[in-house]
Amino acid sequence: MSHNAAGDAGISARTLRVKMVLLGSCGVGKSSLATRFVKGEFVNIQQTVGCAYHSHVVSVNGVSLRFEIWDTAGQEKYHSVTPLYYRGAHAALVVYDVSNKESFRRAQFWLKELEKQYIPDSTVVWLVGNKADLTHDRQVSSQEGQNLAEDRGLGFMETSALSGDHVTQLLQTIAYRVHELTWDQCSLSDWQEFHREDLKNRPFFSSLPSCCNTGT
Ligand SMILES: Nc1nc2c(ncn2[C@@H]2O[C@H](COP(=O)(O)OP(=O)(O)OP(=O)(O)O)[C@@H](O)[C@H]2O)c(=O)[nH]1
Repeated sequence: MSHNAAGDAGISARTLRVKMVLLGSCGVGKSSLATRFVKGEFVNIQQTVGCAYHSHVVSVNGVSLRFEIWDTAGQEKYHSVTPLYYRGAHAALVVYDVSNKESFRRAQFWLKELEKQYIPDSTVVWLVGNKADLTHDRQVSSQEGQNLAEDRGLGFMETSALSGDHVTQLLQTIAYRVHELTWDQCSLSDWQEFHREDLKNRPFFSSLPSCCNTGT
């Protein structure tokens, strides 16, 4: 499995579109993680208004997965619209800040919300403790994160968008899991090919198994 550093330039003939949503409280580092995924760098980012969109191609076992990343705003005033973004998602990252206990409590709220929508064994849901570099300010232990993820049957990883620690591994792990799930559900011949175009203007396929239902 490898990242395609060239992004769209290296897009292969067969590409699976993967809708991934980032959820979590204000300021936990969702946008910073998204920027790390896509550009491999850490930059100072403005607070998200509504939702931001990014895309990035990752290849797994010779198949390209085009991640369409929806970075939702953590501010309370946008919460009523957030379900619009995670509906039909193939992967969801519920992010909290390890130096902020309240953000960990909010992560549990987001997990409950997600559970109303996702189909077990069809959506890859990951609990992510970001800002792991803030070792002296830690309010949530790795064990607490791990326990919550285990209770809910989810994946778990701690990351630092600042240092880049475990960010690539996180995306690779998600890509691998999505590939594994979709591979189980339909054969490669069912996967729809698509050409480069502005996917933001296209409706997402919403029912699973998604790989059989792109409508492209
Ligand atoms: N120390 C540290 N700071 C981080 C990390 N990730 C993000 N930050 C900082 O945390 C603040 C919030 O980061 P954002 O990426 O904007 O957080 P967000 O979750 O997208 O916030 P909203 O847009 O309000 O939902 C910024 O000042 C970032 O520089 C990290 O891994 N470590």
